[in-house]
Amino acid sequence: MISVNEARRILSDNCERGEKQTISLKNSLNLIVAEDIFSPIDVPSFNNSAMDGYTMKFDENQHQWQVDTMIQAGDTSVHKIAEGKAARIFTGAKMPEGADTVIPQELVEFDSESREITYKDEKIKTGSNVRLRGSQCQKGELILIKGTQITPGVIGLLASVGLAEVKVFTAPSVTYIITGNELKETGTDLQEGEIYNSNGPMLEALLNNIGITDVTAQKAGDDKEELQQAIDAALEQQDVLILSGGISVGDYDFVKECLETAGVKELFYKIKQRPGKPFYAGKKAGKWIFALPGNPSSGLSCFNHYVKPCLRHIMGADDVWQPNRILALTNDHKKKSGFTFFVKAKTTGDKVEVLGAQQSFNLQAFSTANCFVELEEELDVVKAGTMVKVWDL
Ligand SMILES: Nc1nc2c(c(=O)[nH]1)N[C@H]1C(S)=C(S)[C@@H](COP(=O)(O)OP(=O)(O)OC[C@H]3O[C@@H](n4cnc5c(N)ncnc54)[C@H](O)[C@@H]3O)O[C@H]1N2
Ligand code: MOO
Repeated sequence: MISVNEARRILSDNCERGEKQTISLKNSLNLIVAEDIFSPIDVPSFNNSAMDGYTMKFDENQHQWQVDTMIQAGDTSVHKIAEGKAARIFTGAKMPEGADTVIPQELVEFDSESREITYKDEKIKTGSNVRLRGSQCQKGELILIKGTQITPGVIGLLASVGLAEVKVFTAPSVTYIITGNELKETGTDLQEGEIYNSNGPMLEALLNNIGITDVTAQKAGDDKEELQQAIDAALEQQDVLILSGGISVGDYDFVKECLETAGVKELFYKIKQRPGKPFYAGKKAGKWIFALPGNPSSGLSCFNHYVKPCLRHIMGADDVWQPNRILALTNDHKKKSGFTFFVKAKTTGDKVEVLGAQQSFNLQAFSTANCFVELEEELDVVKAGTMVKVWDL
């Protein structure tokens, strides 16, 4: 059995960056940008109004203007404004030539007969409420650096400069195989002795969450031949294979044996940790194979602490083996020394609280948990106030 840190070292030593590809923006969420991105245009690409109101060449000694034009957003024609006159203008509409300022409509009085506006306030200065060409970014300017994770905001930014595609590190394709005769899908009735397959939907969500959407789900009963076929087929087709269950020592735990038969090279099996001791990692011809323990909390913990960092490194992320934060514990926690514990926890301000219901079959704590806390191997009682590693979920 190896330590948590040895497991991390072995995985990181065997992890290489994946390929790059250009994909459409709408499929890029959560992926990592593989090259610096420069804006192909000025944004905004024309001076425009930041308010619904009136525009003119502003003179602080003038208080009345006659309105002789109207300019709507999207109007591409060239409007010119005469000295001393104003135009009705709307948010996002192109500024007319000769105008430099917009007065919001709520600050003026409009006389519909004379079509004159009167403004007597002193808030407005020349240039107020005008969004200048290039004030977000200029053509050729660096707008996003390589290594940035694509958030909805990043997608907005790239779309705003007109990009429909982006070069990212390719997300691997994944097959996961859920093993166990006792498993039924949600929406069906259970007989005593059966349980719902919670690991499948959870794994799918864990993968989607890191930008992996090419995911194939398989199921295999506790039957060696059926499992072997599923493993062999997955290794033919996908980049990564994840198994759930069947990796412990029971008579029907065939995962390890079937992986050996499939020619997978074991990197390690079993880590000095709770939960998730019987976690397995291996490789075959550049493909990754991870076998998660069947207990749902154990599987989630192993995914979070080993599978996710590996996949994220392949997909271009840096510092994947570093905890998200180091925070003080709010409560004492007893543990067994000789094992690293990953406990379900919740951050509150700059502290972190270990939650109840830590058993590995029990998922209830995830209704409030937002992280795991890592409690080091050598510790037994961990006192409130101890600084601990926090791994976000
Ligand atoms: N004699 C020993 N028995 C066990 C040991 C041990 O060291 N000696 N380790 C225990 C630990 S720790 C774990 S974790 C489990 C891991 O077992 P497996 O990976 O072989 O998983 P299974 O036996 O198939 O299932 C374990 C548990 O999880 C439930 N399960 C499985 N798949 C799902 C799923 N998709 N959704 C929801 N729940 C699932 C399954 O019904 C079992 O209750 O081994 C211990 N035993
Ligand atoms: O380690 Mo198992 O994952 O304790 O239930």
